[in-house]
Amino acid sequence: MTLLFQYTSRRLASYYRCRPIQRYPILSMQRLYSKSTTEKIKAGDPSKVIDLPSFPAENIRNFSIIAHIDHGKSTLADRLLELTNTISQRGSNKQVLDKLKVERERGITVKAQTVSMFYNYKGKEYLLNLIDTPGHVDFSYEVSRSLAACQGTLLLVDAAQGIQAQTVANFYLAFGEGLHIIPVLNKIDLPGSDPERVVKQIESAFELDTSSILKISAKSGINIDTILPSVIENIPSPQGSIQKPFRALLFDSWYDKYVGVVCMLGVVDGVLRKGDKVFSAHSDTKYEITEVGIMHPEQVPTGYLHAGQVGYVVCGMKSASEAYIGDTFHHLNSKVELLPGFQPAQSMVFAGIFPVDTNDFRKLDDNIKKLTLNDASVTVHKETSNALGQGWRLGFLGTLHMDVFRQRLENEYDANIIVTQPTVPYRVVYKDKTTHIIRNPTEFPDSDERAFKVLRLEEPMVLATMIFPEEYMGKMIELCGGRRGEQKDYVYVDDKRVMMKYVLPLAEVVQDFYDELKSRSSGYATFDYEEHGYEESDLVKMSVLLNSKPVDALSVILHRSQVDQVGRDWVKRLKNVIQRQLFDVVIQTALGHKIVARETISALRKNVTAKCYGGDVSRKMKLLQKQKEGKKRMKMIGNVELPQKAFYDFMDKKT
Ligand SMILES: Nc1nc2c(ncn2[C@@H]2O[C@H](COP(=O)(O)OP(=O)(O)OP(=O)(O)O)[C@@H](O)[C@H]2O)c(=O)[nH]1
Repeated sequence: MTLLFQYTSRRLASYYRCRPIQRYPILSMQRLYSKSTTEKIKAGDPSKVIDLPSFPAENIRNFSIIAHIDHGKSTLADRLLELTNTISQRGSNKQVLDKLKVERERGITVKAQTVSMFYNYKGKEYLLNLIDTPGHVDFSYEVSRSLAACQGTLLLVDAAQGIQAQTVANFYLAFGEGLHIIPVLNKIDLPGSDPERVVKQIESAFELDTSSILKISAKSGINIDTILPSVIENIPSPQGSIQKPFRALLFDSWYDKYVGVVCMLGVVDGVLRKGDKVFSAHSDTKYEITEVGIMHPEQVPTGYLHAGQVGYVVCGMKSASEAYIGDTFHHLNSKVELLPGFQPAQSMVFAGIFPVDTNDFRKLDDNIKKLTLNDASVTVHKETSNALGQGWRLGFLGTLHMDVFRQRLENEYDANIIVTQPTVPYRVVYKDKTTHIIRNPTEFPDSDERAFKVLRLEEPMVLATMIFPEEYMGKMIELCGGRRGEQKDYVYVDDKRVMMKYVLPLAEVVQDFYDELKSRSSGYATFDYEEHGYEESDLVKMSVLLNSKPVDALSVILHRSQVDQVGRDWVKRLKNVIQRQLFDVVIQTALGHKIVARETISALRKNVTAKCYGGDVSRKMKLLQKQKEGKKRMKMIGNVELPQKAFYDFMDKKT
């Protein structure tokens, strides 16, 4: 079994293509924003003046694009922005809505983005709000909350690859929201595309009417002009009434260092104006709207938003945690029915983060605070480890989310960090029927006193969907069986490909499951999962001991069947990263008092000044000073010196 920190940057670099960072014409529009609204819009495009009141609800469409990773959502968004003159038509725009550096580097969408476009169809001016959504399973929370602000969606499918695991997952999210779904085949320009085969797949998997299916190439622009007419003809306009008291759904937010939190609202009823006092139903807090506008594609103040519109507000919120996703905003003293809202996002993976150099603690603390200001789905708790000093235990939506956070810390804040092995939220059910979620192996109830009170231990399960060519069936069954999976279902998507469903422990999925799936299927299998509750499991905590002293940062919760293999592997790898010392160092892995595996590093007597014979005192002093400096970066586990670097190498699998 592969060990610590499986989802490394190296792995993801091959998983997603890397795209160069580019400059985009829209970025220069920001410079225009010191003028009045109309002037700004005019300066962006002299032929266009936005007059928002002329957009009654029937001339508004709120829609999104959903698809499997890489099927072309962001590229299609670029073409639609060009077609509507929202950005200049240079044809060189690439994934304009992927604004984060990490999104551009990895070529993935992490954060959903909203953009308003204006489009003339059959002599009428329409306001079209497009929400670009991320494709990866970790960010499906972003997808579902974005869908709540839409009435319809374009289901984009790569005409060469056909439907994939996330096509299925996203279809059901949209279907569950009751949205109108327009199927669109993309990449018809590719020589390997087979639109007829993919149309049949869509019919049989989703029972969608494909008689007027759109066939496009987002990259080369083929049939792009068929998209917006279809959106207008088929997707219903928002139903709210401008006459009713104001209420709006808060469905996204981000942090801006100049104005604080910016919230995205979908206005359901009434009108919201700059200067209005609004009330958050979730926190019972009053806010004054200091700015309101639309994303076009950057923030353009409009002074108001009315029923059916989607736009941003600035209202003096200081932290992203104040902006509760799913909250209903309404006017003070007005009684409104609250909007359904969403379940809060749950952390699926926890990991400890520690500075490589302990002197960096304060700086890192500051940087983590800044990053979480913008991402309220990361949970943060301080923790102290005997081996790694002060750090944090962070909760993420998944391992990709964790790796994106790590990469942003490294890229944007130049942080040098150690990330411990990810752990999933295990559950302890006590005999008195109380429960406790374990986020850190140190909380495992293995002391005699606590173990006595435990009724059972449970682990989180997921329902995984995999789609692959039928010749890989045997290898996929072998992979899932080896990961303690239980097959639930399999069907043929067409005459060549199979969709298989398995219930698997989440802990097995956050290990190197995805790598294995790709390598055993020559890259053809795709994978998605959803939560599937908790199941009783034979869990144990494996500790690592150095000369009989436990190293807390290295303890790990495992299924009993994994212990022997992991235990043996760890002692071997640790032997490679720990330097020889002046005495024997015994490395052991253990379950309670029972030793699983053992390695010994034999003693070395090191005299750093041995070569400085004669009277060269200053050289001797320099060497001793250098050794003293080195010791500062050491941690003592009992009598064993352990440099942070050894942890870094071990966690990053450099051994
Ligand atoms: N040949 C061809 N390539 C396309 C087409 N549309 C998109 N691509 C390419 O497919 C790749 C993925 O496109 P994206 O627009 O980033 O896909 P996405 O669905 O937004 O990806 P995520 O944000 O990661 O979910 C890029 O290299 C695009 O240039 C198309 O119509 N034809």
